[in-house]
Amino acid sequence: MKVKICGLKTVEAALHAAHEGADALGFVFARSKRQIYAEQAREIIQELPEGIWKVGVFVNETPEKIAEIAEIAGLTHIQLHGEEETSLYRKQGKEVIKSVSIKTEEDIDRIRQIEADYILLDSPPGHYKGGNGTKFNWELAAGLEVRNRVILAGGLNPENVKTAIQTVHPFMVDVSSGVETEGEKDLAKISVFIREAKGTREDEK
Ligand SMILES: O=C(O)c1ccccc1N[C@@H]1O[C@H](COP(=O)(O)O)[C@@H](O)[C@H]1O
Repeated sequence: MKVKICGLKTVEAALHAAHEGADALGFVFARSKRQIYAEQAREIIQELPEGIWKVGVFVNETPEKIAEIAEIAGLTHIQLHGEEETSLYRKQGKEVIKSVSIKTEEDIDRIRQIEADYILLDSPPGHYKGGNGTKFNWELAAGLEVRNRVILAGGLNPENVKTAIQTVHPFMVDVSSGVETEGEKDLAKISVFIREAKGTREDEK
């Protein structure tokens, strides 16, 4: 199972996640308590190993601004977490992850029309567009046939990630709030989350 740890703001937490086996790290450039700026992200990203995905999280940002931030920070992937028309963002030579809020069966049907390299399933927006720590009904996504492109997010934590994986069978799991304590990334929780996700046997249930 691939793992993305999102909302990183320090070199220490990012390096810890990378050393523990994370496959992708996320940097939030949208309105959020986890928002950072391009130069801050660059300071972190330049310390990271080559192969790990460096994902920029954006909400309704213009393609031009995203291209500028991606260049400064050294991003490898773009995560669109608003109401973006994905075709406008797919010309930048970076893989695009598009988030979809899941509330009903119809939201699952919509996924088939989305042009993106990966589809990120999240709960409906709360105070912010994402990163609110709330889960959706995973059973809605249990029958998805595009699982090799699905990233599961929304309210995951070290205690529930195993059940989440065994229900949805995604390509990757993504967590932010669930590996924090008092609003800061918790290194011990990051370690346990990665260990649980990577140690899960999908056919065990
Ligand atoms: O993490 C944020 O602050 C954030 C802000 C705006 C858009 C997306 C954001 N994060 C993404 O939200 C999901 C779920 O996070 P959580 O585990 O429920 O806290 C995840 O994909 C983050 O990448």
